[in-house]
Amino acid sequence: MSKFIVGLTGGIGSGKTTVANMFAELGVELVDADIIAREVVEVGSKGLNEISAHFGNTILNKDKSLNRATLRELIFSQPDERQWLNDLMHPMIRSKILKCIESTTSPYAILVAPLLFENGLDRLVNLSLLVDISPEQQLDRTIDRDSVSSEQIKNIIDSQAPRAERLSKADDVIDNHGKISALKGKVITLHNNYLKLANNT
Ligand SMILES: CC(C)(COP(=O)(O)OP(=O)(O)OC[C@H]1O[C@@H](n2cnc3c(N)ncnc32)[C@H](O)[C@@H]1O)[C@@H](O)C(=O)NCCC(=O)NCCS
Ligand SMILES: Nc1ncnc2c1ncn2[C@@H]1O[C@H](COP(=O)(O)OP(=O)(O)OP(=O)(O)O)[C@@H](O)[C@H]1O
Repeated sequence: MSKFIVGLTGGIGSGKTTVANMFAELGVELVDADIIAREVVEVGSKGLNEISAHFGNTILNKDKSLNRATLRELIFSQPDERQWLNDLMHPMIRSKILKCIESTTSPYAILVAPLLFENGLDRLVNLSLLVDISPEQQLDRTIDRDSVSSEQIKNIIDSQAPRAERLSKADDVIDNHGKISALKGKVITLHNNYLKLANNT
């Protein structure tokens, strides 16, 4: 049986995880690209070995795990290094995503991926759902959540697809400018629609 997959995307801090968890409460299985991106660089993995060979052992913590804060600083201030990391990680992430999708059993599943369009992961899904907020709100909400400088978050925002491009590519859009409580009704409406679409494929 072919799977019906919705790709959930949005820029950093837009509310993907918040929205994805609401779908999960309705019984929808999630495949999360950020989680998979962590798995492919676990201690002892081919991914982490290549990263430490490229950047040197200063990229590792004392326990030999990846120092994510150091790597984040490096790749979001140096586009060439980001490209190198993307070229290494994205094929591994993609193949693991495919395996995870295959193992889902809910009527439809959601692939949560910040770089859905940038990485061509939209080709793996039946339709895309964008969580949309302004860049100013992305900055405010991410600063509130993480202990990261506004300059670093601006660099991350600039390294992702521009808002207008995401809006032009997405099939469905959830506006997340309002309160979190306003999201639930929108999620239920979309869920009922996705169930119908999944049943008809
Ligand atoms: C650089 C890393 C180690 C920083 O780790 P950290 O724990 O600080 O951040 P985390 O992984 O939670 O990512 C936070 C957000 O940053 C953005 N982001 C991550 N990687 C990238 C990237 N290569 N390009 C643009 N934005 C990115 C996303 O919005 C993501 O949700 C990490 O982001 C990473 O391994 N990135 C490369 C993997 C990747 O491309 N992931 C996206 C999969 S679609
Ligand atoms: N409507 C809202 N009002 C206020 N805060 C919100 C709203 N939606 C989400 N948030 C908060 O904003 C932050 C970012 O949301 P979330 O973690 O869901 O975004 P994300 O898109 O998954 O981020 P990332 O790309 O970094 O993984 C979180 O702290 C979340 O609780």
